[in-house]
Amino acid sequence: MTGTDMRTTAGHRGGAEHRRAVVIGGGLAGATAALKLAGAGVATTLFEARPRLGGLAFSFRRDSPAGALSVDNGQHVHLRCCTAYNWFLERIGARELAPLQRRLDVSVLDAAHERPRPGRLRRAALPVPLHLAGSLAAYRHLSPAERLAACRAALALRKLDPADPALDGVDFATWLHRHGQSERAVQALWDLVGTATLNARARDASMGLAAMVFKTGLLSEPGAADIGLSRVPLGHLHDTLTRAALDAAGVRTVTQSRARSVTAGEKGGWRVSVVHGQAPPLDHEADAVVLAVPQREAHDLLPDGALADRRRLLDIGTAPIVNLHVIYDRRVLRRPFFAALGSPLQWIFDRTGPSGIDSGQYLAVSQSAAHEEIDLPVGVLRERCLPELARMLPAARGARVRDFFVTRERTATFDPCPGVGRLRPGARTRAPGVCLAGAWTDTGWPATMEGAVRSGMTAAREALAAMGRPYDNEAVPGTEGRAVA
Ligand SMILES: Cc1cc2nc3c(=O)[nH]c(=O)nc-3n(C[C@H](O)[C@H](O)[C@H](O)COP(=O)(O)OP(=O)(O)OC[C@H]3O[C@@H](n4cnc5c(N)ncnc54)[C@H](O)[C@@H]3O)c2cc1C
Repeated sequence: MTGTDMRTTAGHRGGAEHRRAVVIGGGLAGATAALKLAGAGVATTLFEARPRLGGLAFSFRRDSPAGALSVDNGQHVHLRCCTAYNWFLERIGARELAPLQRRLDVSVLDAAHERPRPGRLRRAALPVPLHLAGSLAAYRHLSPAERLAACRAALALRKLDPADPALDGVDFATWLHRHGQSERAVQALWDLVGTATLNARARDASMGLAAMVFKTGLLSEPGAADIGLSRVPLGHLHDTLTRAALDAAGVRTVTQSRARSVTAGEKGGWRVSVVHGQAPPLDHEADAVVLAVPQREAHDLLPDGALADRRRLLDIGTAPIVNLHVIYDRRVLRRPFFAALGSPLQWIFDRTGPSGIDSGQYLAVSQSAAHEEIDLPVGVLRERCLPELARMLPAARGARVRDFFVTRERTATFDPCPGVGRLRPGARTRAPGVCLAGAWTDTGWPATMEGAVRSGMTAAREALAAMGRPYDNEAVPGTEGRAVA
């Protein structure tokens, strides 16, 4: 490999039977697959097209009028029930860098009133479903009748099987209305949580995915929805520490290297053609290949015949997320985050600590399902955002804005629309040893870090099975995955 700007790290340790695997894509799915394959003694090489690892969950530096900033491309929240992602954090030595709340506690500000009204969703130390009953009973953004109806709907939802194909064809809003939810309850409760976790409003989301989120997050165990946030820039977790863990595991990590084809090798196995910068492509032989790239790239890379109809991958759509970043010259928000109702703004996070600024306050406003905002000019988004923040946060009224900028992720997640479930392939393909990973594959989860890590585990398990190798079975509850041929 002669690429001038290529970065490569640690060499192979070699497996007992000299099995070789190539992982394509250095997001969370690919990094997980590589860690698992190397952990099972397979000589593993990971190719990533970009100069960094982390895929969709990354940070970058910005020279701002407020100083040099570390900026996360989007706010990445995880929950206690994200057992696979929590395993990943542990595996890269970062558990304490992305801590979980002791108990779910979310402030919800209703900005539809002249004086915005506070409310709160938090859990008590009681068994499910009583852990949320008290909070729901006191949730002032719903009428008493709406609160009662919400409890009934939650109990009905708890009985559903998210994997039931019939649920995939229904949209969440229809199900909610059928279960007595008013438009107000959809907005003030179900969409409040659902839009941020599914990246779609209830009317546009598959009921199967919604059932997965609410059943697992709110109705499985008392602490399931306790929220975790990184204290450091995402790049520190998903690039720096992940790369160090891969090095320590003996994975050969090669960035700025784009795979352009996977074809049958001469001596069996697979040949992966990789372009490193401007250098001519090089071929890499492997017994197993994990494609941990987005669905469109997977469609282009899969060997012929690997899926019954690989064009179906192109029917899996994408959905955008926009983040608005505001740096004030003073502190305007005392909580780590809050959610807004009756406002064009959705979730607002204090990211001062991870950003590295030493004065003022850095707020990031996370806008999910941002189809309407994705192409709006910065000036329009600024005009929309700053007066809203001033309305909701009295201290912002007298504060000076030192910087305002926007990050846009057009293909942030797969589109979780009704019917998407039948399009998502499992890890195993018809090409022996060629496996798929990525948050968009059939994990049962919406596009999340949890889904990405689970998919990487499942793909590694399938790749190892194809090589006749045992799986390094570190127990991660609920990560059996659904490998579909
Ligand atoms: C703004 C935003 C906010 C989000 N918020 C949350 C959140 O709060 N909580 C949560 O859990 N999830 C959140 N997500 C979703 C989460 O980030 C993703 O689901 C997850 O990171 C996807 O990981 P992945 O490994 O499946 O795919 P990706 O991250 O897309 O990784 C694929 C990798 O493959 C590489 N690649 C592509 N083609 C090639 C090729 N030919 N050769 C080599 N490499 C290639 C890409 O460069 C990329 O690094 C958010 C996403 C965004 C964008």
